[in-house]
Amino acid sequence: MRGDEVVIQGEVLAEMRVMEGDAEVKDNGVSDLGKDDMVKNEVVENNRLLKGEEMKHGDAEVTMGYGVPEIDLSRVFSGDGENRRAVGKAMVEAWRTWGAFLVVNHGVDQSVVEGAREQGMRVFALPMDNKLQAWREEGKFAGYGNGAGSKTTHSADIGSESFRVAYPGADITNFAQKLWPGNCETFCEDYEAYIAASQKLTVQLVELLSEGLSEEDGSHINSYFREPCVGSVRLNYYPASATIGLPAHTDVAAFVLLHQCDGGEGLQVEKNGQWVTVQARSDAFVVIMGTVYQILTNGEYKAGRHRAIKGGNKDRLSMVFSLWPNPSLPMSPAPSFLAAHKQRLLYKPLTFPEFWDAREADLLNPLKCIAVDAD
Ligand SMILES: O=C(O)CCC(=O)C(=O)O
Ligand SMILES: [Fe+2]
Repeated sequence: MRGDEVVIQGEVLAEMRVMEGDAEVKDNGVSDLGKDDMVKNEVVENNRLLKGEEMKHGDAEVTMGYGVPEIDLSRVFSGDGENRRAVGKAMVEAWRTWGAFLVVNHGVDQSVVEGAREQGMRVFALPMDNKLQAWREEGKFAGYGNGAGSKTTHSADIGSESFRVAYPGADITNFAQKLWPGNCETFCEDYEAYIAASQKLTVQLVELLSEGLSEEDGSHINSYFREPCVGSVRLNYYPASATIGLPAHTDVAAFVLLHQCDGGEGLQVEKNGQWVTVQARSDAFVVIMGTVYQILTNGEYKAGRHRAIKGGNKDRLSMVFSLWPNPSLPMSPAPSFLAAHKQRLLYKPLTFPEFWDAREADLLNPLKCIAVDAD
């Protein structure tokens, strides 16, 4: 399986792998991993058993209705410190056990999400000639390209498409002008509103995660994400005709906020050697923890491994908002974290751009590229 599967950040992927057939989704929402991916001797968790049940994570109740733990943020906005800490601890526990969770009552206006989705669909509905005007050039980060985000030209073999821009910056206007020359205001307005709302939520999630850790570890991690936060927005479009999704990967980001609309699910998260389908829910975001947080906790808390399978007979759009750390700070865990866990440093303390370049050596295993004993 490894040979033809080369991964991403949600960004870089050299080659796509045909997912159909590989992803036999059982009716309990759990599918078998490929043979090489199988984690031996691990407990297989049956997602159906968890459905609708309440699990206790510290003091916060966590529902398991949609595949991964669901965390209700409404209590956070009440201003009560104890509530915040309970939610933060629930998030850290979901990160530790799943690497991903849903957030609901997150404060992002539904009309802002719907606006971004509509604009996203407009991008992919454009004639190919228009989309190619915004082509993502070789070695460049932003623009339109195949789902792989690779250097290869658009190919009939690669059924999914993507469009990505970095924030903050001029990327959005620049690329929107290429897509709709002289007529891109609506797109830019809706996207800027979506980015602003996602940034606000992201800052809150960083703080909550930190509150769920010890004070020293939390404030150490916070120092990487002082505003203004930076990152990217990636739109993935999977036409109903496509037989291809995104292969299993972890995201090279702090974490991502992923939105999939009702009825358009295709996202799966790996849990104990099984693939678990994350049910789509339009009023929720899926938070998927990325490799940066894994580095900042010295591998103690892992990035969520996930993939997208072909999801039914409808076109599917997913919106992925990635958070990156301050690009000038070398990434390493707090010394107190290493001492408390009696650990040696696992990853070289590189800045995010250095990590980005280093991972080119093995896109499938970005963290392997920066392992301290890798030399
Ligand atoms: O489409 C999805 O649900 C997953 C997308 C993803 O994992 C990515 O863009 O990194
Ligand atoms: Fe991803």
